[in-house]
Amino acid sequence: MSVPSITPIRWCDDGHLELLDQRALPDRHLTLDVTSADGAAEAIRAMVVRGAPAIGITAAYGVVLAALKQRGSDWQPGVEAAITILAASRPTAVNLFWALERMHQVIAIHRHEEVAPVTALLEAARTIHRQDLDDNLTMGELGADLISREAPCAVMTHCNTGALATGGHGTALGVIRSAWSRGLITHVHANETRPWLQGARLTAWELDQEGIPVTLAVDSAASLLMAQGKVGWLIVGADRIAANGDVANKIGTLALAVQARYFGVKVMVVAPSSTFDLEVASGDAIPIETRDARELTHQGERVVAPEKINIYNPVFDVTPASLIDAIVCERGVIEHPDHAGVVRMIETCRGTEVCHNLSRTYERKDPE
Ligand SMILES: CSC[C@H]1O[C@H](OP(=O)(O)O)[C@H](O)[C@@H]1O
Repeated sequence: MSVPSITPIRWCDDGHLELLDQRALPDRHLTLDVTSADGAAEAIRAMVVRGAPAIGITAAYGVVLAALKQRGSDWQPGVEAAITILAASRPTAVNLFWALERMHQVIAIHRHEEVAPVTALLEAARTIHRQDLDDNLTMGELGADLISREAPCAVMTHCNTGALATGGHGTALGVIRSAWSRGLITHVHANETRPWLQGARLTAWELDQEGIPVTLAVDSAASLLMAQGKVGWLIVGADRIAANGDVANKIGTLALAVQARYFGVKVMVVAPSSTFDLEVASGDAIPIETRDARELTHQGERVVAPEKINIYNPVFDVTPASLIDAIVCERGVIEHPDHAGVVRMIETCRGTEVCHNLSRTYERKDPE
């Protein structure tokens, strides 16, 4: 499986982070050099980089940037402060808190050292980055195996879950890439994914770059495509999966899952184990980010709605486990997910490593 050359996150040998500015895609290919944890947090907040795994990877490198700036033996408060700043950058994707906890574990191991453990922190960040790509390639095959159970079909995806949202290959889009390479899918229907247009600007761009047949449609056309029998699978990513299998994902996923159930379309969620949060019993407790009203009142500089009206702009919603046919993670597939299936899978994924409360340490207690 060839991995496309899209690299949204690159650690540079001179000690800075280079981010592909996803706000400029598809027509402009701009990069942003980040040299501080504050800069990394702002890049996440402003969606220069976005996508649950990519946010965690960026935050991990942000901790390295903080460590590089520490001088002398009293380095730990400065690095811990950076972790707190990074944890406040976005509230829903639990991968952010999972990655920060992994970095904190490195700090704890080296806490008695005279200087900040830059080398160890950089290795930890690089491992998180590399492991995400490896996991995506594994999930790509596991998800494609599910699709292979029946004749090749067209699939639908929402938002962007590709190389731009991860360490490479992608989660849901990684399954689509793998299934396409095995001749298991015939076409991809990409929803534009308002208001930030991740589907139009990012997913359509990724698939077009690789010659995978894609049709872009407005979000509200999804049910018509399903009604016409043009979709075999709805394949989406996740930002946080609760202990009972409820899935927080880009706004619109819940409606798509309801429609899919009505029209007999199967629903697959694809996410690494770092997306699971066993400390959250159900989707009700997942913090849902709301973003700037300007995302609805403006398109670029053009005003497209009265600027003073009330705006509701939640950018995630929660799909109940009962509407999901399969959750694919790097160690296996949870079919017809429920609490027992999730816990069994995550215990397997994480072995003895006590990770369940990973997201709790740094998660902002007052979600938006
Ligand atoms: C594999 S990315 C998971 C998830 O992240 C996206 O959200 P955003 O673009 O706001 O960061 C979207 O919900 C994807 O499904």
